[in-house]
Amino acid sequence: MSSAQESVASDELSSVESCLEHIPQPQRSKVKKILYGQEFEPLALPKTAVAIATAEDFELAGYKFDVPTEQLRAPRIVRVGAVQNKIVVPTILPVEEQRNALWGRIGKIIQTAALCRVNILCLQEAWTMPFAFCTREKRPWCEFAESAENGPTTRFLQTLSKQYNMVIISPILERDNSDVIWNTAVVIDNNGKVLGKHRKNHIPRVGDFNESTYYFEGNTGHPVFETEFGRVAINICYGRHHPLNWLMFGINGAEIVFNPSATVTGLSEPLWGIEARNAAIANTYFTCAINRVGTEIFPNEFSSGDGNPAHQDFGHFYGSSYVAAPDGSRTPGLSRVRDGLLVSELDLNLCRQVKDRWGFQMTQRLDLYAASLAKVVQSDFQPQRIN
Ligand SMILES: NC(=O)NCCC(=O)O
Repeated sequence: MSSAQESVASDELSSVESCLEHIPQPQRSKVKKILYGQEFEPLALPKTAVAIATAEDFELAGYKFDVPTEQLRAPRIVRVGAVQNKIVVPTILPVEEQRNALWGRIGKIIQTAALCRVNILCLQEAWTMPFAFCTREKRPWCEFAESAENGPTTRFLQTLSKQYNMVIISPILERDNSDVIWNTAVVIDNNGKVLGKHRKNHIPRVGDFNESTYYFEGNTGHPVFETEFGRVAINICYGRHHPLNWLMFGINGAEIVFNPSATVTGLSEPLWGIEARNAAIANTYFTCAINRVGTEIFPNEFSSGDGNPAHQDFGHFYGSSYVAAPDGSRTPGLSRVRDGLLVSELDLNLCRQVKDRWGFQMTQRLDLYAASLAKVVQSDFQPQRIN
């Protein structure tokens, strides 16, 4: 890390969860139960995995969601891995060097996930590169874009997914056969096969998130991927502010929706703990919110169009990745400043148990909203207001 990156990072609060440790017992346990919805016992993780995390300097945390057993259905236990990481080398180095350094780092983290018996793992948004869209420069950042089906990153992960019997979700910058660029999550199954891809539906136009300079809104709908370990979908970053985006993945049968993100302090942190958690509740599935971590510094200054001086960094990506369950409980978050692997053990049976209990799907009145929305998109639409 450069000294400039270090000085920015050292001012940051390392984690919200560590502050809770200052609360005396027995209040601390009660506060955690209220905040998280259940008191999580840490998941016992193998010493070999802990040793790699220590040697490689990343946080390794594991939690098990408490789910009642049923009489007629066997539990459907799945281990989900969420990875947050900093870029490894400065953004001024050649593209290939930056990407190779990230492959090396993520390879170690995936090896650790395998030791922790992770079945489905998701990486952060555009994980093979710095989040350079703030710069509005095309070179060299567009060079990070690659084929979703047979680009070098997909090939790299196909080997690992097969070796570790793990489904891997790989959010990358995609270049299609016509040289159109997309923000895409590639789903690689546990046999190393590309099961499919999803392109980011909602492209931000806020702050320094100048992504619309590089790619369009996605054209892949709301696919749900049937894997050996459960039905998964991906709602990429800014899509988490759009409840209908979450809804459609649920309607298509998702049991776990991943939200690989890149978002910064000062913009979205008050929303972070709410949105993916609320989506889990409203749609009766598990959600896994993953954010980048660290401060990325770019070679050239850029301005934010807000009258403030030009600068070379995007601000601090605050990590804090977590998993939320359909009953509203959630794991503690990972660090705000360190790389991390969060391992969560879930029983997918919880989705149906919560549907039976709360009945949100039964009561949701899709017919009512479909009829209203069909009117809303007409040019002669009049809002239903009564004076
Ligand atoms: N990557 C991305 O879409 N970020 C937008 C900002 C946010 O959604 O917090």
